[in-house]
Amino acid sequence: MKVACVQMDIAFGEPGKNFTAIEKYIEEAANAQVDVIVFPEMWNTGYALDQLDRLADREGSMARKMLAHLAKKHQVNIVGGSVATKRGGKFFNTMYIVDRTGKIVAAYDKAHLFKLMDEHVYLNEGQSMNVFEMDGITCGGVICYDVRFPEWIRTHTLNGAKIMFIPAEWPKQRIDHWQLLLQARAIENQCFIVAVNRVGKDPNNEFNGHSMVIAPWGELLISNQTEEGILYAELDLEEVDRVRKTIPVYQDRRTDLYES
Ligand SMILES: O=C(O)CCC(=O)C(=O)O
Repeated sequence: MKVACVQMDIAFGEPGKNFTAIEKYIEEAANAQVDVIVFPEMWNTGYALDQLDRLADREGSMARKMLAHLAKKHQVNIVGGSVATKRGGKFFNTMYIVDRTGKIVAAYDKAHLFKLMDEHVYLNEGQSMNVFEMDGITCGGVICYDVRFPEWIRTHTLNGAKIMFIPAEWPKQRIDHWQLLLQARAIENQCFIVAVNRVGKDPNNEFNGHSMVIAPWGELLISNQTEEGILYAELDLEEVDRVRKTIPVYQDRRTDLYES
């Protein structure tokens, strides 16, 4: 499976500009014959949380429509990072997954809200996990701060995920946590991690990319890139079963001693 990680800048509070950028990136990645294109977190608005009433995507309809149209046009899967959505008078940080036919196969609201960036003041928590099929492979998707909860990633891999997609807006000052946590999540769950972070600045933070693709044995297929652009990697999915056979951690779990 060939993946394209779109390590993009995000125009703060300007969905129009960001939609235009996303469209161009999809065209570029699709021309490189990839199987899936992955975007960062909150790419429509950035962290303009106090302007969400004006900016959030009503019912997620703009993002869903555009992603579905482009996925179908280019016959490519898209992990749509996440967008700020407004549904039933509430705001969410929502990830949409679209398959090659343009069908929305999953939608996920970020489960763990990040208080240090005031998410809990403006957003509502998601209530369910995010496991879906992509080209016959079981995958999962969580968002940014969710990665600090190993039990949440484990819940997805226990439900079959062999690849975890993780869009983020992870600030530069804690990028060492990002790298270590992601590598640990890949090794402990023996899965691929495809994690896409943004670059650029907003009024409160600086972001320096370091999008990562990590194999189940912990090898870094993409890491340490700080410039804006598309990063490509090839995943050998058989690697998941090989690693799980070599060190059978799923069989060796002591569920009589702990829950997950
Ligand atoms: O956990 C962190 O340090 C960063 C999390 C974050 O930026 C987010 O969830 O948006």
